[in-house]
Amino acid sequence: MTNDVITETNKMHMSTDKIVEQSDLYSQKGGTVRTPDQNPLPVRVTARDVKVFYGQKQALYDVSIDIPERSVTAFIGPSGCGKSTFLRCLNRMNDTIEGCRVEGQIKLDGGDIYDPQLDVVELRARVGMVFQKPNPFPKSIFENVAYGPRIHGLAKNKTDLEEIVVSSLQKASLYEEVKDRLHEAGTGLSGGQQQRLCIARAIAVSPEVILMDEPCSALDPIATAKIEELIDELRQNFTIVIVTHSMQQAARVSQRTAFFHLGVLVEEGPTDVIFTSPGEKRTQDYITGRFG
Ligand SMILES: Nc1ncnc2c1ncn2[C@@H]1O[C@H](COP(=O)(O)OP(=O)(O)OP(=O)(O)O)[C@@H](O)[C@H]1O
Repeated sequence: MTNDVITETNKMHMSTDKIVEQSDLYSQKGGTVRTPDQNPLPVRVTARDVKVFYGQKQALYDVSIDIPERSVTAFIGPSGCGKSTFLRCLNRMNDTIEGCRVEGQIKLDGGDIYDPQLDVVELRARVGMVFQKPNPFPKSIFENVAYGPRIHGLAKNKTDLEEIVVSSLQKASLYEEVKDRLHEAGTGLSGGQQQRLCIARAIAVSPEVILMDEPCSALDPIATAKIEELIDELRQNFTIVIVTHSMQQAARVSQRTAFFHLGVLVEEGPTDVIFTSPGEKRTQDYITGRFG
């Protein structure tokens, strides 16, 4: 992809009078095809030239992206392309993997999240994560949600804590189903309810960003539909990044989509553009099922 084509692609989807502020990304040279939003939202997370290595093996090559606030950004691409690796960079979960090394720069609200002075526990409260398989603690429903606010000192007293638990369960669309059994085990819930409990647990510490790594892959279609509905509601208040294998899911829940292939961010842009008129042949081939 030449820079000329990138410029043309951008022009095609840009009405300059509507672009409030042009991100430096759109003037960068490089391999990623980028289409800005017509009405861009403020950016919450910026990644620049992120490279990830597992030992000698490089898994990500110079990934640069802006993640806008109060919207859903989907990462798509074939298995092994580096979606989860990049997602884990955003709250330093890769720190927990031996031999994993991250280079480049990632900022949350302008602050470098790889600053050695930064408290990683605090970062992971600001950037929460929901995993592929629901993983409630072996504790009651109440305790699952109360744990985070308690360790982060977010509640002044018992009543305060109860309010946080109830409102988090409400925001995760779970409260009505569990209000009479808050002190029963979280692991006794259905898979879909457990995943909503994990979302309530993430919400309880008032994160700015919620990362979701294939949150529906262990769920049936009805539970999946509920989570997708929930994601759509949550974006009013949170910045959400979701890794998904399902292109239908990316199309349904996200406003922006980033397509990865072989460790490279090939293309990113508004979801409707990625799925209807992508600027790169590899994106087109992937979304039309030619590989992956
Ligand atoms: N802990 C690890 N140690 C060594 N290599 C790893 C590790 N995790 C991932 N990789 C490698 O990094 C590359 C990217 O993997 P990653 O899991 O990020 O891809 P992905 O796009 O999320 O894949 P999938 O859709 O299958 O989950 C792959 O080649 C993978 O084998």
